[in-house]
Amino acid sequence: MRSRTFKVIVTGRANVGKSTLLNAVLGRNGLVHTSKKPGRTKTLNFYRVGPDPGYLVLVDAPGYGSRGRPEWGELFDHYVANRSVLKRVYILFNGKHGLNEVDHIMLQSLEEKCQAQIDANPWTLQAVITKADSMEGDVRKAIQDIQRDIFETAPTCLPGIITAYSKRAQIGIDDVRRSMVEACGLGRIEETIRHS
Ligand SMILES: Nc1nc2c(ncn2[C@@H]2O[C@H](COP(=O)(O)OP(=O)(O)OP(=O)(O)O)[C@@H](O)[C@H]2O)c(=O)[nH]1
Ligand SMILES: [Mg+2]
Repeated sequence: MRSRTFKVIVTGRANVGKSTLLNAVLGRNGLVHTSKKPGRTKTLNFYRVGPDPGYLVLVDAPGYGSRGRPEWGELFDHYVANRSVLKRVYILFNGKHGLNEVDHIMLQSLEEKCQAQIDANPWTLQAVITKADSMEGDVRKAIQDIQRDIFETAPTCLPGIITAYSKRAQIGIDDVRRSMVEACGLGRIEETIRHS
């Protein structure tokens, strides 16, 4: 019997699309509350996947940055530093806006935490570029620029998975599911995530 439950955390600026992505990954619209107004998610919320007690827990974090909730940082630091079951942190960036100053600070700080834990509790850092459907102009170049920015700020961060989840387009959701399963070494629960 599997004795451990694995966790992945989704973080990023307020309004970047964290809760929307988790809804999409879980295949359940409305399970995770989303909002047009930044600051909708106010605490860490946990979503268990798989038969009891659950193999994988998806954690939706409050957004950071302007009009987000700065005070959640401490809670998050504690969480990342103390849970041996943490397997991957997803940091989301809005494809239309790219990385701002706070994004750079957060990404750099997560990279440092990730490196500091590499021997004790190894977890990986994965970028996600959201709202690809709302990008305009030379999208390919804009994505390349964001990927370069991510790499230059955090060389060990896995390159951004491109996602969109709106009426207009749904992109990259399966890639995120696969990535979560792979991060935790749980090959057989992919179907569980899809149907939970
Ligand atoms: N066009 C488009 N809109 C999106 C996408 N993902 C999220 N949104 C919209 O962006 C807004 C914010 O989405 P949320 O998922 O609530 O964002 P969040 O990061 O959880 O926000 P906080 O909890 O406030 O930090 C909502 O109006 C979503 O419908 C996307 O891929 N494309
Ligand atoms: Mg949210």
